[in-house]
Amino acid sequence: MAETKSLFELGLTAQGGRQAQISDITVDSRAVRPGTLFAALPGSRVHGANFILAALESGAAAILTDAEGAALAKDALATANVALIVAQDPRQTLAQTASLWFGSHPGTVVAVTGTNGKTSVSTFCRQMWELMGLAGVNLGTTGVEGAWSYPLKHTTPEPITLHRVLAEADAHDVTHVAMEASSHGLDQRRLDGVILTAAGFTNFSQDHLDYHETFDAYFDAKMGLFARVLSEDGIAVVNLDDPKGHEVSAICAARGQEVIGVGKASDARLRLISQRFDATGQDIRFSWQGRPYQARLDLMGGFQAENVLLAAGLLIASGALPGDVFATFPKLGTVRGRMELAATRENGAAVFVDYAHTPDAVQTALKAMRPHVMGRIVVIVGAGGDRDATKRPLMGAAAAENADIVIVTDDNPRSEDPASIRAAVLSGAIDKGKTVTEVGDRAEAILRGIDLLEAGDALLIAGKGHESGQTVGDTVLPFDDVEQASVAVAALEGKI
Ligand SMILES: CC(=O)N[C@H]1[C@@H](OP(=O)(O)OP(=O)(O)OC[C@H]2O[C@@H](n3ccc(=O)[nH]c3=O)[C@H](O)[C@@H]2O)O[C@H](CO)[C@@H](O)[C@@H]1O[C@H](C)C(=O)N[C@@H](C)C(=O)N[C@H](CCC(=O)O)C(=O)O
Ligand SMILES: Nc1ncnc2c1ncn2[C@@H]1O[C@H](COP(=O)(O)OP(=O)(O)OP(=O)(O)O)[C@@H](O)[C@H]1O
Ligand SMILES: N[C@H](CCC[C@H](N)C(=O)O)C(=O)O
Ligand SMILES: [Mg+2]
Repeated sequence: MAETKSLFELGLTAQGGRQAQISDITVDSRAVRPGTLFAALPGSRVHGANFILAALESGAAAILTDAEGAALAKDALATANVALIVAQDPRQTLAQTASLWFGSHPGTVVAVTGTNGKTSVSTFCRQMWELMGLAGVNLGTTGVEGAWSYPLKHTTPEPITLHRVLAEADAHDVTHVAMEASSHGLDQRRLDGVILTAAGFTNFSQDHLDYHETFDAYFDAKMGLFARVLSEDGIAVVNLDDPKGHEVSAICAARGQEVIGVGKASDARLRLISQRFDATGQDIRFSWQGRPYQARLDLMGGFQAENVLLAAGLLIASGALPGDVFATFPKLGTVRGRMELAATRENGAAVFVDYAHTPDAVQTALKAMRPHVMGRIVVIVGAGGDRDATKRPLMGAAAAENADIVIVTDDNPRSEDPASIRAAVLSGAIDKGKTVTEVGDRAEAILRGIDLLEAGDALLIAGKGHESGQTVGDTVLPFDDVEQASVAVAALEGKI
């Protein structure tokens, strides 16, 4: 990366044609140094323009904002010797600027959106590339993983981090990237500067209504991936089995994008014909453009087959040979924290950890376990604080409707009172004819859940998947569901 870039090189035009050499870009006034371009963005709490004066005092060389921001900071800007760029959609402009600032990104980038399954699909894409001898990474909730790894705080990082990470991946010779497009990320234009080869849609159900407020706004945010980010010559890979699948495919077709339909639907080009489940995974029969194939998947849960096929569709859309892609299926491994076998009791009863944190995911995960389990299903469920509160009773209901025994516990309470979150989950779980208990302490809930297991039973610990901490207030306490499960099994079997 060059030390400085001109506004012209960054694709920006300042008012009055004023020029500036930029040495860095940031959205946070506190990170401004002499020569920095400060993007003063409209925020959910405050307009970034309130910090323009502070940015100028720290030596900002240019300000990117919207008309509202320019009006808000009129006085500070009037006397400043600074380049002012006023954009209609400053978040989108920032995304494109970040892309030009960092320069290169790996040649093949695919993105996947949907309420559930983004991490799973992008991880399967990366596993398939690696098995085909290509340097691939997945980028999302679990950080950057694969040929090069890097931790991330967000599922879809803000554009400056995103493009820095993509440029570093490129510098580490990564050629293929599968990234998650969260609805927050799409709404805030975080990935608008990424050139995508293909984009995928998994499914649509309730989550994040605290942020988007309505289902329509949430759906529209997700559709930004196809309607705005993926270009007309990109390929859309769409799960047609979701009730929204055909609507998504119509949106893509209207933009002239080629659509690869995936699923059990009769019009799917990559079609799941049948599945046979056993204790360690499943065999699937599927077809590509009418030609049938059969493969072994050492993965639990019918929905994982849908995720695998969606990932395969994204690879085919990016130019891989279908036969090469399908040959990787038997070698695919569990995605961390997604239907992951965490421990097994001496009587054979299995304990799974799964990241189900929406009503639909709780239902899907429990329903998916049934054909693998001959005995009872016990579930441990809770909900996170400072997140969509309306999903809590629905998660409780989904647990009670699809398991035999329900234990309601804490997830990440964050700033909220854990007891009132549990009460909301419990309110949906009771009166469904199932045994429902409340155990606030998550480690104790896991111990008690495992203690209940008899031969043929299984336990699902839902909600935290790969997470390695529990956020209580501002503190993150070390906590790992997989680890707790094996500790509890060892304690109960008298091994520790
Ligand atoms: C709700 C949300 O998404 N907020 C994002 C948003 O911040 P905001 O609009 O709330 O910021 P604000 O506090 O109102 O401030 C406005 C602006 O003033 C700036 N500021 C503020 C203070 C100051 O002193 N100086 C200054 O310059 C801020 O940097 C910001 O640009 O814009 C910021 C900059 O782009 C983001 O970092 C921030 O993400 C926050 C940290 C966040 O936690 N987001 C989560 C909810 C999120 O995005 N999650 C998704 C979904 C995960 C999933 O699917 O489950 C993800 O992709 O991870
Ligand atoms: N195709 C699917 N359909 C329905 N539920 C699914 C599907 N794939 C995964 N799930 C459920 O959703 C949970 C989360 O999966 P995953 O982490 O892949 O989703 P995500 O979209 O990345 O979630 P996040 O919004 O947190 O990034 C899984 O643990 C599983 O319970
Ligand atoms: N990325 C998701 C993860 C939720 C996981 C769950 N454990 C919780 O804390 O709610 C979110 O922030 O909504
Ligand atoms: Mg994810």
